Amino acid sequence: MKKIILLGYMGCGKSTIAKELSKKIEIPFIDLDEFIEKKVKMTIKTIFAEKGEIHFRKLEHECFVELLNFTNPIIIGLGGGTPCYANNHELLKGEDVLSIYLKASIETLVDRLSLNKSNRPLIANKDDVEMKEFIATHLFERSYYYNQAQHIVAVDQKTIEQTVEDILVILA
Ligand SMILES: Nc1ncnc2c1ncn2[C@@H]1O[C@H](COP(=O)(O)OP(=O)(O)O)[C@@H](O)[C@H]1O
Ligand SMILES: O=C(O)C1=C[C@@H](OP(=O)(O)O)[C@@H](O)[C@H](O)C1
Ligand SMILES: [Mg+2]
Repeated sequence: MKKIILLGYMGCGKSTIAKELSKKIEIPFIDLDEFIEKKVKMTIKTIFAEKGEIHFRKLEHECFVELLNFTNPIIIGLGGGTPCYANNHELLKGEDVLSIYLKASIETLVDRLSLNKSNRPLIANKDDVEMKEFIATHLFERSYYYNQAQHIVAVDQKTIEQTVEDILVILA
């Protein structure tokens, strides 16, 4: 069984969808951010604030490789930036993984993130107007990496259940 990897911009639903998919197909889910937090006993917010983003990116890469070396089937929910650093995007193409980009529009991302930004250091201090501009540019820059995924699932206007169903079609 290949490892299932969910990727995409902050707020596209990686953590939420991975949790539901995990219940449905009874394969354990590991959220990369949570794995990092447990390993270093610090929150993502504190790692960024005290150690800086470059340190976080190194940890993120090491932990991603560690998860890929697990021998049991797992669903991995990446962080939004994971594919964009340390050549991690190359790891999305491996034969033993099935990578899925959860593709959301700027509008969907702004709607979801405006309610959930405090624990996301890259956007925590931005108001809605600044956030929209930031996401538009950032998503454009990151799209090259996200598009390295083996599959793309559009998530706009879909319920959690509908997105999970779309993923099940890919897995079938
Ligand atoms: N249809 C939907 N699919 C996924 N998430 C949704 C949906 N509608 C609202 N949300 C909310 O959007 C947020 C997505 O955040 P999260 O799953 O943490 O994304 P990510 O891990 O990609 O940053 C959650 O607060 C979730 O409850
Ligand atoms: O996009 C990014 O660079 C980040 C996304 C976050 O994960 P989510 O996409 O789950 O919010 C987390 O890894 C960190 O705040 C950096
Ligand atoms: Mg997440």
